[in-house]
Amino acid sequence: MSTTDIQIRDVSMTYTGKNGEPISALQNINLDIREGEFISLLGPSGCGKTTLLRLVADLLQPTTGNISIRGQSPREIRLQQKFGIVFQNPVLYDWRTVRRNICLPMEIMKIPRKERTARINDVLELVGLQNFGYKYPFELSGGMQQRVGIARALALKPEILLMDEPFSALDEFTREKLNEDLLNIWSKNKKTIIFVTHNIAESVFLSDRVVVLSPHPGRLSAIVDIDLPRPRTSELREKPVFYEYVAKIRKCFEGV
Ligand SMILES: Nc1ncnc2c1ncn2[C@@H]1O[C@H](COP(=O)(O)OP(=O)(O)OP(=O)(O)O)[C@@H](O)[C@H]1O
Repeated sequence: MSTTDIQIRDVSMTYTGKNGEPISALQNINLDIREGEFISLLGPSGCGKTTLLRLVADLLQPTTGNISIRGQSPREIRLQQKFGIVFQNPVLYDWRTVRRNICLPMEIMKIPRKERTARINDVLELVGLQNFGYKYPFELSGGMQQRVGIARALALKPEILLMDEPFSALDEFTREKLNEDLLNIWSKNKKTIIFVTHNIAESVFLSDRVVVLSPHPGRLSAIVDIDLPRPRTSELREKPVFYEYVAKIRKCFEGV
């Protein structure tokens, strides 16, 4: 039985709108995430997925409630640099090569040069870009740029990977390929991953559990265990059991 990694207790988040009006983004979220688990936050636009991810990452503070990560606060975990964060848009510096883009956060963290070089080589291989280290971002496809974003996050050896719709700007083929690649990477180091998506099939394919959020305000409406064998490959997408999970989760949104 694996231990609880992230404990979210009675978390609510209310933003203040332009005219001072309260905007309730999340209400009473309770969730335990296990160490090494791959969990997806799924829901329609505006249901608070990004807000929840940002609360875990200590980029926002909850209005009420508490988040505890391995017995520590999100701030303590952030200050220990245990988070790796991958956004929808990887934001690469055009004037830096792939290698130097991956290197930048490590330079900021003052990781010694030799160690940086070793880590860059490792992560480039992990994401399948070993031959592209000396290219510039404009020479890469969107999928390759997203791989660089993932490599950059992994180079910091995070214990918890937070991914906010990392593949949503990509075409279906590239997204499916990167889904498989991500599972491969995860299977090698089994870090806890929280993955935000509004794509049901993607959440089923990747996750151990799918957390379904309903909007206005965001509430936890279901948690679905995805009891499908691993390793998962693209053939899984053709199987009836896969469609059954997709249908089951789609049902959670009926009437929402
Ligand atoms: N800084 C902010 N100020 C005011 N309201 C905000 C702010 N950020 C988010 N919101 C509101 O909070 C709610 C949840 O937003 P959030 O971005 O977390 O949703 P989401 O599920 O990630 O949406 P999407 O899938 O479109 O990214 C929305 O109603 C949004 O308008």
